[in-house]
Amino acid sequence: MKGVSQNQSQASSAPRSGESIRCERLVRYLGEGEGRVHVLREVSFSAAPSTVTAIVGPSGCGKSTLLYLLGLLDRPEGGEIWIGGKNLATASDEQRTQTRNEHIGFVFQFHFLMLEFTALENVMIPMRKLGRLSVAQMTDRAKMLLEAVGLGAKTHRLATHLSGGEQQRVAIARALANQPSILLADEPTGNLDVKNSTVVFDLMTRLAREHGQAIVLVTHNPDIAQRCDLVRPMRDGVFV
Ligand SMILES: Nc1ncnc2c1ncn2[C@@H]1O[C@H](COP(=O)(O)OP(=O)(O)OP(=O)(O)O)[C@@H](O)[C@H]1O
Repeated sequence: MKGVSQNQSQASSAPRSGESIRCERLVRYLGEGEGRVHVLREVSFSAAPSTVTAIVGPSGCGKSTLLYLLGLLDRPEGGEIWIGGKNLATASDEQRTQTRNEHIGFVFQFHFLMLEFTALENVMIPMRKLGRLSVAQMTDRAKMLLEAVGLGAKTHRLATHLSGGEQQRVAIARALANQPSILLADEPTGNLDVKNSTVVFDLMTRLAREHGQAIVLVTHNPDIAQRCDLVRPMRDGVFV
């Protein structure tokens, strides 16, 4: 019986054409015992190519938790996550890692660059992980991406010797390294001043739009949210 209802629900919620990612009825609890919190309450969501969606809402409503599930960095207790024709919510760790490396780019509030590596080496990391290109191809692509984010002159600069805005631009180039179909960003401009926020947001959306990526970003910044194509407000673990 259980198998039948699972098959039926998979057939009904498989991604429709024109969607890069779709999730259905995601449920997530966090914490243990008395501290256990029902963070996501049957959240459904989808994002289309070349579309920038902002997820907004009060602190603690579940935005980052949802982004982590969409990015296959965490597993839900219930629901489905469809990317590239597969339901990844219940897939094996290997399949989830493969899909993450192939389809998903991340930009976080903190850049998480390897500070002792150059800008070029940082951008090459995801390509090395995927293992599909030669060193020469990876180098060319990393140079092209750094050029695109305005850092063509600083490809060999150590990440630690770049400014905060420059480090975030390297992080964007790194996120786009494997041409992901989905770019997930958690407060990508949260550590930057107004000028650099605008530069980084414009850059991220322009590059992603040029390559048809779906961008899903979590932000508390109303100016950034207002400039997205869609704004999805969340409250208490659901979209409102
Ligand atoms: N490991 C954990 N154990 C228990 N509760 C947790 C854990 N991690 C997060 N939470 C709780 O889950 C809820 C959702 O957290 P989440 O980080 O998704 O919120 P958010 O909307 O992104 O908040 P913010 O805007 O402040 O970043 C919060 O109430 C948080 O306290």
